[in-house]
Formats: sequence, C-alpha cells, structure tokens
Amino acid sequence: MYRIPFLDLPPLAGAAGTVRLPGSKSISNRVLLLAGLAEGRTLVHELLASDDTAVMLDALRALGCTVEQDSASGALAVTGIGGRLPVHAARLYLGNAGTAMRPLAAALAVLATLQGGEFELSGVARMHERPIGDLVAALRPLGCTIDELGTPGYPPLRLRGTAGGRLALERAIRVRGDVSSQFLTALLLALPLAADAQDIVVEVDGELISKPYVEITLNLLARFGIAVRREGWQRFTIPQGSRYRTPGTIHVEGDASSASYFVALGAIAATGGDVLRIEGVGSDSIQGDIRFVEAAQAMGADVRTGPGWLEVRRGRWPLQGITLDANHIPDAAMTLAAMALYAEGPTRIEGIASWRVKETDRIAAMAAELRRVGASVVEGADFIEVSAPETWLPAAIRTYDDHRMAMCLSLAAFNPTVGARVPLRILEPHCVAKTFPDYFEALFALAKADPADIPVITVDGPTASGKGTLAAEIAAALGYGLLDSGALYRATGIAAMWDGVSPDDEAALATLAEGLDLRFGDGADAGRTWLRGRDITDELRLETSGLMASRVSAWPAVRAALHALQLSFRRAPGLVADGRDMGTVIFPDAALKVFLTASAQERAARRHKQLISKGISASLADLRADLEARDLRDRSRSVSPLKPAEDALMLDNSALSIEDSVAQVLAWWQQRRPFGHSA
Ligand SMILES: Nc1ncnc2c1ncn2[C@@H]1O[C@H](COP(=O)(O)OP(=O)(O)O)[C@@H](O)[C@H]1O
Ligand SMILES: Nc1ccn([C@H]2C[C@H](O)[C@@H](COP(=O)(O)OP(=O)(O)O)O2)c(=O)n1
Repeated sequence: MYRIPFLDLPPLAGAAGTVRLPGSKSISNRVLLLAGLAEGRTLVHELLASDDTAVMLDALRALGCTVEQDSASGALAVTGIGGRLPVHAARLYLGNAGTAMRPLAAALAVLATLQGGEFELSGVARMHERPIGDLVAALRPLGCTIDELGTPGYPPLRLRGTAGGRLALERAIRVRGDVSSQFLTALLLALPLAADAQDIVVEVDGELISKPYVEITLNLLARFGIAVRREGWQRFTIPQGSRYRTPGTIHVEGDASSASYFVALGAIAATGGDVLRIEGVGSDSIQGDIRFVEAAQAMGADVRTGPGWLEVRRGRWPLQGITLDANHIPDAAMTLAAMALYAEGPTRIEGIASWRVKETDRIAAMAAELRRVGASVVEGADFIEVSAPETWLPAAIRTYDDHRMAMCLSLAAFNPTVGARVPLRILEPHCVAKTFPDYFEALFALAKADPADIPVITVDGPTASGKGTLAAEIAAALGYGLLDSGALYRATGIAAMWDGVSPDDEAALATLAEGLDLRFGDGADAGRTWLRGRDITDELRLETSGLMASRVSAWPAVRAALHALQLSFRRAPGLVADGRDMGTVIFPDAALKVFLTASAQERAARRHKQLISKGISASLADLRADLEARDLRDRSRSVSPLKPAEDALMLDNSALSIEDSVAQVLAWWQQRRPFGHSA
C-alpha cells in the first residue's frame, strides 16, 4: 500500500492481464459478525484485509470472541459467543465502517437489553456525521436504552440495559428503508438473538433502497442457519427458534464493487486483442454490484463472465453515455461517472441520493474532482451528469478519505486512450485501505505506459556522496521504484570473482553481465539482493566490491550489456535511479537530474562512519585515498564517465543533513510537476 501524501500516476495508455480481487467488504463484515454471534468456530477464507474489517475484528475480540489464524488452512478462525455475552462492558472504535457500526449497534442494543451491559460505539469524525437515527428509532420501541452521545441521530451511541430485561416483539418492528438499507440489514442480523420464544417481524417503511445488499444479508443468514421469510421487500419474518449455526467453513467472494474499476479499465484500455481478466467474482456472485457489468456493457464494454471470473475487452469506442437509475448498484455506479470521461454524450446517473451520506458526500465530491480533470458536471439532490473533458487537465485529486473516490478517479490517468497525455495526482492514496489496500499496485501491474511518459529522477555523483540514501528516500516519498545501478556493476564484479574471471577480460565480463541472474527483494525482503540464488546483500556493500565494480564498469561491452536491464526498471508510477551515468546516458530524458557531491574529506568521513558502525575497521586516510582513486577512474574512463548532465541540478551536501537534501530534491520535483505547489 502507498502510505504517502500523494501518488502521481503517469499517463497510462493500455491495460492487460489478470487481477485477483480482494474479498468483498460487505460479505466479510457480515460473515464476521455472524461468526462472532454464533456458537462454535468458523473458518473464514479469503476474508478482506482492510481498515473496515480490522475494526470489526477488534470489536469482536473486545466482545470476547476468539480470533486467530488457523495454521492448517490459512483461514481466519472466529470462535463466537453463541449468543451469550461473556463481556458486559466495552468501548468500541469503529473507524469509518458503516458495515460495522450499524449491525453492531443493533446486536449490542439487543444483547444489553436481554443480558445486561453497557457498550459505547464511536468512530472517526465522518462516522459521527453518518445517520443512524432510523435504526435507533426502530430499536427504542422494543425497549432498548440507547443514548446518543453527540448529535441526536448520529453516532457515538451508548447501548445499555440490566440483565433480565425483555424486548417488546409482539408487534412488527418498523424501520425506514429509504435512507440506507444497512438499518434493515442490522436488524435482520441482530434479531435472531431474541427469537427464542416467538417469530419476529420487521416491516420496512418507504421504498427500500439498495435491495441487493439486503439479499446478501439474507443469503448469509441462511448460511448461518437462519431462514428469514420475505414478503416482497416490505415484510421480513425471523422464525421462532432461529439460532445462528456456524457453517464451519465459509469462503468470501471477491468484491464486486472493486471489480467495477477493472471492468471499466478493460472497457477503456484493453485494446488490440488484449484482455483484462478479473478473478474472484463472476456470474454466480451473490453481490448486487455484479450488475454493474450490465451498465458497463450499455456504455460499450465487451464483458464475458463465468463462475468466479470476468473477462473484459474494449468494445464500442468511444464509450457511449447512458442514463441510468443506479439505485440497485449505488457503490459501483460511481465507476460509471469515471467511465463517462471516455464517453460520447453525457452520462446521467440517477437515484443516488444515498451517495450524499456515504464516506463523504459523494455527489459533491465526484462533481468537484471530475471537473478538475476537465469534465463538465451537473449535479442535483439525487443525480449526477458527467460529460467528457474537451481538454484534459493535469489535476491533483482530493479523495475525501473515501476509497472509491481514489479508485474511480485513478481511471482518469488513461487519458492517452483519447489522445491526451496528462499525469494525475491522487492525494492521500492510502484511503483505498478501506476495501482494497493494494489497489494501486494491482493497477500498475496491469497498466501499460509509453516509457517516455514514466517519470525518472536521476541521482548521479561520486562515491559516498549519499546517492543511494537520497535516491531511496525520494523513491519512498513518491512511491516510485528504485534503481541502484551500482549494484548491477557490483554484482558483475562479484560474479567475476566467483568465476575467476579477470577484471581485464572485457568479453568474458560482458558475457557475465549479459546473463546476470540477479534478484532484488520486495515486500518483506525489500533491500535484499540475490545473485544466482545466493544472498549477496552484505557482500554487495563491501569496499572490495565497490572497487571491483569501478574496474569492470570501465569496459564499454559491460556497460552495453547492462543497458537494457537498467531501462527495464522504468515502470509506472515512476523511477528514481542512482549511479554515475543515469542522467547522461541511461535516462537522458529524465524529468529531474540531480548531481550530488560532497567534499572528499566529508565523503571519506561518512564511509568511515558507515564501516565502523558495521563493525568493520578502516583507516580514514586509506578510505580517502581509495575513493579519490575511484573518482579519478570513474571520471576519466572513455565511456559514460562520471560527470553532471548539462541539465543537472548540482547539490553539494557537504554541510546538509540527509533530511535537508531530501527536502531540497522534493522541492525541485514539486516545481517540475504540473499540479501547482499547494499539494
Ligand atoms: N547528506 C548527508 N549528510 C550526512 N551523511 C550522509 C548524507 N547522505 C548520506 N550520508 C551517509 O553517508 C553514507 C554514504 O551514503 P550512500 O548513500 O551509501 O552513498 P553513495 O550511494 O553515494 O555511495 C551513509 O552512511 C549515509 O547515511
Ligand atoms: N551507473 C553506474 C553506477 C556505478 N558505476 C560503477 C562506478 C562505481 O565506482 C561502482 C560502484 O558504484 P556504486 O554506486 O555502487 O558505488 P558507491 O555506492 O557510490 O560507492 O560502479 C558505474 O560505472 N555506473
């Protein structure tokens, strides 16, 4: 996940490949709650790992459930409370997870009333602006004591009761269904706790919105042994004697709302025989948002489906604007607004008043951010109408702590498909953690870009000037990849030592460089390097390796052999490359070139300190002599000598801290970006 203040997406021209979706948020949190209320152990496979499920899991633990990784199956094992509260007081923090707040409020209101207890539920500031009054209004007539601790009608809530209380269940419970279907879902999930002695009837006031989400609820209740009877969408009966029974094992489908971004991506960018395959959700999905596929097809997408998969290609092009009542796909419909950027004629999405009470006011947010990239947008109380940009603008997109804003707007980076070529900045990209922590990684794995559009920052300079340190920090700050080109020459030198190849044998060295079996670790292995399967992380940094690298790198054939490998590091979203000739030879078109220097005395002192800290003894005088000799060789060789590119910015960091150097380079970078300086 990109935990950085902004992520710049280069202009992206195509997309192909396979994406495996993370688990559905709606299914994950419902399954967790049901497993937590049921008796026995439930193995949950393919659970979504995200902010919203994390808060639900924390809440279940606080309520006395056992949550552990099952070593045999790799699934998450939840042992529920069997409908009996082992813990009678808890304060639960539920972030911005509506799928945790609403059903937990209902379940704990019922449990506190029957078994006694006091529970407080709170969340982030936005959670305290998301309505819950209709649920409170449905529960109070049953005899539940609910204190609204902030603004009436909104969380935080306190739910309390004394043991032995009873619920008034003789009459039908009435709940409004026209603001959010989550209130009905919350009641249906919670009320089986009280169905020992009689049927429980829930009646919906007003036209029920988002019915497919209620279908998910009913489907999962059935999996946990509760057969709710439904009469239309107005009346639901939980039969007397209902009791949650764990199904033992349950698999969470991929998230159909998350699939929408990739369906859109295929429709926009899977061209010329390319296919975008989506795994984890398909024709057999129980999620309502799967019907997004029909809307995407109406706009021109070519979609094929089967059980557990979708395949998407570009169909009609440009896409075609549509008018759609999206009441049945409220979350995925946001993606249509992004597809509208590539459509002929306006796209009007109606029946979406609920957007205004989601993670943010999504109608207002969508309108504002789509306009930023150049679209024309009309918004109303319950609709949005979007027309494609006439001129695309490089924009810094605000995401409002709303995962779907980030994912939808990322699709605007595919503007080269309509002849534009502007980059896009996504602010606070980590908001995707709510449902799809690795969304951007998945996007970059599928996206194709013209290498010329992928930004490169080069950092060249003499040894121990701090290039590696600076390059790594800049790459981390921007979410870019890193090329430590020196490591390639060092590895070639190490391979030569292993094989007994002379540092003067140009042809043999070039052959070694050509077939270099080198692997750089990522994730938990980031920073480690393997040569021919052997971990050479420490050996790589030895001074002997540096000297050997300096010798082998003087040969033109060796440099030529490593050229293509270095170019292959230029991948979205961008690259920071450090070495000697990054700005002059390998990436002459780099967007920013830095030439980093420091006095020989300072550099020798840094290397000395670095070696001493690793427990390697060294003489300062020898180090200085070695590095001056290396500088001389690197500067005076015939091919790609160490020298600043003509357009490089010089940075002498003799008297600068690492932080100062990083801040300086990031400031230069901001000036070169087209997004203005505010971000
Ligand atoms: N601006 C700086 N001020 C002080 N020390 C620095 C600075 N930049 C880097 N260093 C230190 O100098 C040493 C050499 O840096 P390194 O990044 O390995 O240089 P290079 O890649 O240019 O050989 C490291 O111990 C690093 O922490
Ligand atoms: N792009 C590059 C990078 C390194 N080299 C050569 C010259 C250097 O002395 C060696 C070692 O480079 P490296 O960047 O790892 O060395 P320092 O960390 O600066 O000491 O490789 C090169 O010729 N071209």
